[in-house]
Amino acid sequence: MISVQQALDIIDRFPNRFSSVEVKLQDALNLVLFEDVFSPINMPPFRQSAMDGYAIQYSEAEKFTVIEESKAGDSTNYTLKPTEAVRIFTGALVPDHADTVIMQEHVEREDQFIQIQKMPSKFANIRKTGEQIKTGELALKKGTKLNEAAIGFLACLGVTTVSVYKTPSVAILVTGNELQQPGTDLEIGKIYESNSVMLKAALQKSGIKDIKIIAVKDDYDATKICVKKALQANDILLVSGGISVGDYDFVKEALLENDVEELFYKINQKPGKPLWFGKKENTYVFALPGNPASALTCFYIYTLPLLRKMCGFKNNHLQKVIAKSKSVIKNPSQKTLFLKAYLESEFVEILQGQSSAMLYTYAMSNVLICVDSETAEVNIGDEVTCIKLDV
Ligand SMILES: Nc1nc2c(c(=O)[nH]1)N[C@H]1C(S)=C(S)[C@@H](COP(=O)(O)OP(=O)(O)OC[C@H]3O[C@@H](n4cnc5c(N)ncnc54)[C@H](O)[C@@H]3O)O[C@H]1N2
Ligand code: MOO
Repeated sequence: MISVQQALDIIDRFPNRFSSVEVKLQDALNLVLFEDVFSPINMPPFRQSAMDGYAIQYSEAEKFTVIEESKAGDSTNYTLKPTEAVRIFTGALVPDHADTVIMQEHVEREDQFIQIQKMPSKFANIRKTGEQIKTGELALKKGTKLNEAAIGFLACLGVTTVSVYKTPSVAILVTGNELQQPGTDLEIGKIYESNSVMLKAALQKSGIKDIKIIAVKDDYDATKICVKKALQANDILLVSGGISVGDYDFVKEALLENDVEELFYKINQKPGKPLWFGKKENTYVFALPGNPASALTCFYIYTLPLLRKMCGFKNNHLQKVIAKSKSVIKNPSQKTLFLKAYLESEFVEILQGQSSAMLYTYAMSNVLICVDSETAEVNIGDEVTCIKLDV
């Protein structure tokens, strides 16, 4: 049995290589750039008026003759003399001969003439060509997470596709004779299968879209075949259940039989002791304990960092905060504990119902308190590490 830190260190060695994919910019929200993006154009591409008003050559003159009009989208570059003005609108091309735009509020218009009420400083109200970015300059760095602003920025440069880290494809293999699909009356001895829906939701929250769910009975041959199938076309395989030591727990053998290399099995923790982690070529396998709360805790602590890293993210572990305990915690087990708890300002309270078979408490919690294996007791007011669950 290894420690939590040893398990995390092993997972942290992976992945050995990253994959990229070219996607349409409009499909790239929350994906991470695999390559630097350079601007294909100057932005703005031409000198633009920043105001509705009049373009002039800056001077001491008080009266100008309005000769032409330039509205957004027009392409004519008018020639103007020192006391001539071009009526102009926000976003329109400023004539090369003009160096200043006066806001229309600062002039009095009479027929073809404008009388200056307040002359702005020279060069006012003109956006310079390339003032935001010039052709060939770095627009966004490799590793940037594409939020809506980044997508808008690249779109304004005319970028239509981007190379991003490929989000992993994930197969969830649920094992167990007792599992029944929700939507039918429960038969005696059965429970509703919930781990696949829960894990799928957790994956979707992390931006994973390519998710397949496979269900198999507690049968060695069938499990072996399903593992083989799931390994073929996926970057991550999550198995639920069948990883403990019972006579009908076949997952470990089925994985080994499919040449998945075991990287660790069993962690000195509660819940989630029987977690198994392995790798076959570029596919990573987490055999999660079947107890629902164990499966979810193992997902948060071990699976999530690896899959976020594959997606190109930098900070891949759930955020930790220190809070004062409102509960007494006894830990005679010498295991690391992950306890469902509720954090409010700087205080955190353990919730009733810590069994790894119970999801009710999980649904009420917003953090996991992590008590390390060397800490035998936490008293009220002691500082504890909380792992925040809002991914
Ligand atoms: N003799 C021992 N028995 C057990 C040990 C041990 O060390 N020695 N470890 C216990 C611990 S800790 C855990 S955790 C479980 C893990 O067992 P498995 O991974 O083999 O999981 P199962 O036995 O298949 O299921 C456990 C539990 O979870 C329910 N389950 C399973 N899959 C689902 C699902 N998809 N949706 C909802 N619920 C599910 C299942 O019905 C069981 O109640 O082993 C202990 N035993
Ligand atoms: O580790 Mo098991 O996950 O405690 O129930």
